[in-house]
Amino acid sequence: MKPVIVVHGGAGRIFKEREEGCRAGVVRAALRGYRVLRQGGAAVDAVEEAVRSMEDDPHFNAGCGSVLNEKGEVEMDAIIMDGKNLDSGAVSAVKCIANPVKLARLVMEKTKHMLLTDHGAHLFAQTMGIPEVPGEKLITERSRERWKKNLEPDSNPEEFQKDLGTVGAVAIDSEGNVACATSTGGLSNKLIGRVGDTACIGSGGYADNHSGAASTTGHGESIMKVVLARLILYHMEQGMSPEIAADTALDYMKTRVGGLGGVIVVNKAGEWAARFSTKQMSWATVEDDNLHYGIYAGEKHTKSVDEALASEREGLLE
Ligand SMILES: CC(C)C[C@H](NC(=O)C[C@H](N)C(=O)O)C(=O)O
Repeated sequence: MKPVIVVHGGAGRIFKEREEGCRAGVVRAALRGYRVLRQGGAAVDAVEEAVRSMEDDPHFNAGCGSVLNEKGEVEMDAIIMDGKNLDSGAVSAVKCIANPVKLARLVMEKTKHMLLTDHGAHLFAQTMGIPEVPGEKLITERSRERWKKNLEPDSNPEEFQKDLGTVGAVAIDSEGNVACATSTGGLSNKLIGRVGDTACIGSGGYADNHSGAASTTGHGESIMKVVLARLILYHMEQGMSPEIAADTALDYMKTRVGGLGGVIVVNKAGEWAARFSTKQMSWATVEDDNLHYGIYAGEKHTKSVDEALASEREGLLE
């Protein structure tokens, strides 16, 4: 089986000044994930690696760079799923942790449970020896400015949720195992304790070797209503290609509940898609040692992996 990885860095509007950083961030994440696959690593390791890379990148709404809740704090959701045995792990409303996807992985592997939240997730992180980072370290200038602006009485709620940057990855490894991972700071100025689609199995992501894997981004409440990731897999089980399955599910979400979003998908044959009903979504994929990436509908750049790795080594992706 030829390994493939696809990553996204969030749907919605991406402001011009953030475009380059987003392109570089998704490309770097896809290359890091692909490196794991090329060395014979498992799909679940590759998606974790790719998502961690974007959690550490302040351009994205996950880990460092997460948007703030109504009280000006970071509260993050993350999920990871292994399509081999349908094992998954998730965390919701976690604070003061650099890599929520890593904690989700530990929930999957070290507990009998699938989702830990808030205080309990923290106690578990401590038990696992995950260092606590000061909340301030996850807050960027940009996210604080946004939060403040949104509090102004004449702020436009339409503008609230533009240019965020939830992250996710799907992969198939050389043994034909699929996996997905998704991580987010959620929606800007959300209520304390609000948990979105990302932590919810079937909504923020789903992976099953029998059909494929999907990771989603977009308006979480709409994604949860249609259980978007699982819906895409259902369409693939009925014979649709990843692209048609993604478009059909996104279209349903739009017409049925008025929700917009984006998805990345891989099927059990290694065919993939990156589709969105929003104006933009940053995405990147590596297959056959070729890198593809884009942000706008119809935009698709191609480079060889060796060329892309050389640019990264020279710091051209910074
Ligand atoms: C508003 C949308 C289009 C922006 C998108 N947000 C999410 O994916 C949020 C996540 N699904 C949730 O609801 O918690 C982003 O961050 O790029």
